[in-house]
Amino acid sequence: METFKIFTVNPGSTSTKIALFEGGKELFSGNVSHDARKLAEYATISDQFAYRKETIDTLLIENKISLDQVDAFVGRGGGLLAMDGGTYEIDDLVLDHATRGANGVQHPAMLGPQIAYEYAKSYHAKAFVVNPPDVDELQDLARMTGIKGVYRVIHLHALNLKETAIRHAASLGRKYEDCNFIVCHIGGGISVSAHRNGKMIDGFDIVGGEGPMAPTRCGSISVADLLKYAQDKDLKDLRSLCTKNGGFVNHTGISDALELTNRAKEGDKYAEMLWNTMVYQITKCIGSMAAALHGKLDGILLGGGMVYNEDLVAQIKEACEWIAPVTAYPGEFEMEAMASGAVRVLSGEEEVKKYSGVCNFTGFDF
Ligand SMILES: Nc1ncnc2c1ncn2[C@@H]1O[C@H](COP(=O)(O)OP(=O)(O)O)[C@@H](O)[C@H]1O
Ligand SMILES: CCCC(=O)OP(=O)(O)O
Repeated sequence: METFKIFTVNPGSTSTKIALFEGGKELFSGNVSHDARKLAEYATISDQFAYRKETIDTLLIENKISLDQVDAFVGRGGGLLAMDGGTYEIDDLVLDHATRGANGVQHPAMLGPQIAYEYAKSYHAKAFVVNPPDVDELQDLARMTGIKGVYRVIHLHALNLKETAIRHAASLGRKYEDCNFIVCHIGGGISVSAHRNGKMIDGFDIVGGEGPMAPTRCGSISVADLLKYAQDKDLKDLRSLCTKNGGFVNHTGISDALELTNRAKEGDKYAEMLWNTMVYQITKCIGSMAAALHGKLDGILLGGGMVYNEDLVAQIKEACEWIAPVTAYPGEFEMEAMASGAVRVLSGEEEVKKYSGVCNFTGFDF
């Protein structure tokens, strides 16, 4: 079997992760932490391109890593219009939409395709995005709202959610397309999603204020309460409650969940209440996804950094294991997921997709 060499780039809010794989094995990985003050010098996320790429180049030189013979460069996507899951070729349209954030969401992941494309040009290799946060496979029933013309769209950790589901299905000796799962990513932002036969048919828009409260996100709130709260507030500040400054940050100023749990352990009742509320809201969201799947599911899968916390897993098991078996996958498979997505198309196992530049859902005809 042919072995492919794949370089993956995952730009996050405070760091850029890179990894080089060959034949499915990780040859090198690195994580460059960025000074928040340095990033704040740039007016837009895309303005950070040259700085972030330079830090990757430096890391590669320091570690004597050559990118010669790389078959494909993969970047975590972002800024793209709603699309089905899969591996997409990075062409001029993907590049343009990722650079300007065509979907109106500014997230560091949008630098992924920009950096991958630049390397691919230099090394005459292929460039891909795999299951970017813009993957939206909602079933029709999940689209309609009680306001005419307002439809639900979602953004969540599609890359890790789908990879976790693919791996768990394999552990059961089955294919993702033949299983139903509820898959959660529990990190700085929290995704809870329902997967039916390989499609993410429902979930919560975690950049739009849906879902559970998270370390950096406010989660779902009554519209009336929000309108009252918003009376003397700036729209931009309100938006950032959905993505950056809500949740633990809003209550305590800290986004690090580990620090919050340490405070709770030391007897801080406010920290304990926030933690328990977050877990309670996650379990309620899991319950609603169980109903979306009519209770027919093969497992509840938990990923993300907070899943290292055994109490969190125990609390979710206690509340939800009556629905289906709960399996914890602490951390994430994002780098591996990007490499696997590229290998699937390079080996011909899966067809590479072309980004249409048009939302995969544009409304109903009635
Ligand atoms: N043992 C732990 N208990 C509670 N939180 C933890 C633990 N280990 C890591 N975390 C938290 O996980 C979060 C990071 O999760 P991660 O999935 O890496 O985030 P992101 O999705 O934002 O990249 C941080 O808030 C960190 O404090
Ligand atoms: C845009 C959805 C992905 C996301 O929110 O990632 P982070 O939690 O890592 O910011």
